[in-house]
Amino acid sequence: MRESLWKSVLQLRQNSPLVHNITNYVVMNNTANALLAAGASPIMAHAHAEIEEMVSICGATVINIGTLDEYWIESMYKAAAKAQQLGKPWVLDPVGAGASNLRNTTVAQLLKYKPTVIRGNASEIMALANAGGQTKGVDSTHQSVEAVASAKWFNENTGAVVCISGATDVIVSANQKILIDNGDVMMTKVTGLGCIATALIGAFVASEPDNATEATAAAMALLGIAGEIAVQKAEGPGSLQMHLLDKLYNITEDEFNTYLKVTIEND
Ligand SMILES: Nc1ncnc2c1ncn2[C@@H]1O[C@H](COP(=O)(O)OP(=O)(O)OP(=O)(O)O)[C@@H](O)[C@H]1O
Ligand SMILES: Cc1ncsc1CCO
Ligand SMILES: [Mg+2]
Repeated sequence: MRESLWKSVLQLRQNSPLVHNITNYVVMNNTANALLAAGASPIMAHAHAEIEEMVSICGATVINIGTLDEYWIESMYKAAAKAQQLGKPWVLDPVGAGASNLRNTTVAQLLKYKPTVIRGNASEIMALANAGGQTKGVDSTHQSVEAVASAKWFNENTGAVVCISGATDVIVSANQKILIDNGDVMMTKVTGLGCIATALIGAFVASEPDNATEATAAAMALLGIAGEIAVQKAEGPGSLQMHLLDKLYNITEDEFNTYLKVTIEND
C-alpha cells in the first residue's frame, strides 16, 4: 500500500484528469487551485443546460452541498443521474448534513444515484446514516472513529467507499478499513480543507477509476501529509493555506513516504 499510494500521486500528475465540480461558493477558488496544484484539471459548472455534457467529458464529478439553493440542487440531481447512467465515478461531500432539513432531503435524494465515494467529517457521516449525529454547522462535533459503524452501514447498503475525515482519516470499504494519521489540527482553522479532500478524491478516482478505495486513500494521504509539512512553515491559517497549495504541487517521494502514517485493518 505504501508504494502504491505514491504511485497514485505520480499517476495523477501524469493523467491530469478533468474533474467536474459542483461545489460551494466558499471554497470554489481554493478547490480549483488545489486540484491544479496536485496535477488535475478542474472545471466548476452548474448550469442546467451544460451539466450533462460536463459529466460526459470529465473523468469524475464532485458534488458538494455546502451552499445549497433550489437551482443548484437541480444541477446536482442532473449531474448525479448522468454519472450513474454513464457509469462514471462521482463523489459526494454532504457538507453540514444533519444541520437542516434541506440538506438532509437533498443528500437522501443524491444517495439514490449511488455515489462512488462519500467523504465527510464524523458528524456528517453519522447524520447521513441517521445515527443520531448532531452537526454543528459545517464543523464536526465527533471523532472519526465514532462514525465507523455508520460508514460501514453505508458501504454495505450502497456499495460506496466512505471516508470519515478528522484527526485520523478512516476509509471504509468492503471488509477493510484504512486509517491515515496525517494532518495537523491547524487544518481545522482553514475553511474548506474537507471540501478540498473530496475534490482530490474526485481527481484520484478519475485517474484510477478501477480502485476507488486506493484512490481515496491516496487523496487523503496527500492532503494530510502536505498539510503537516505546510504547518511547519506556517505562522497561522493564512500562510498555512498558501504553503499547503505549494506542497500539493511540489511534494517529493521522499517527503511523502517519510511522513505517511497508514494502517490497514481487515475485518
Ligand atoms: N484534529 C486534527 N488533527 C490532524 N489533522 C486534522 C484534524 N482535523 C482535520 N485534520 C485534517 O484536515 C483534513 C480535513 O478534514 P476535516 O474533517 O476537518 O474536514 P471538514 O470538517 O469537512 O472541513 P470543511 O467543512 O471545512 O471543508 C483531514 O483529512 C485531516 O488531514
Ligand atoms: C463555511 C461553509 N459554509 C458552507 S460551505 C462552507 C465551507 C466549508 O465546508
Ligand atoms: Mg466538510
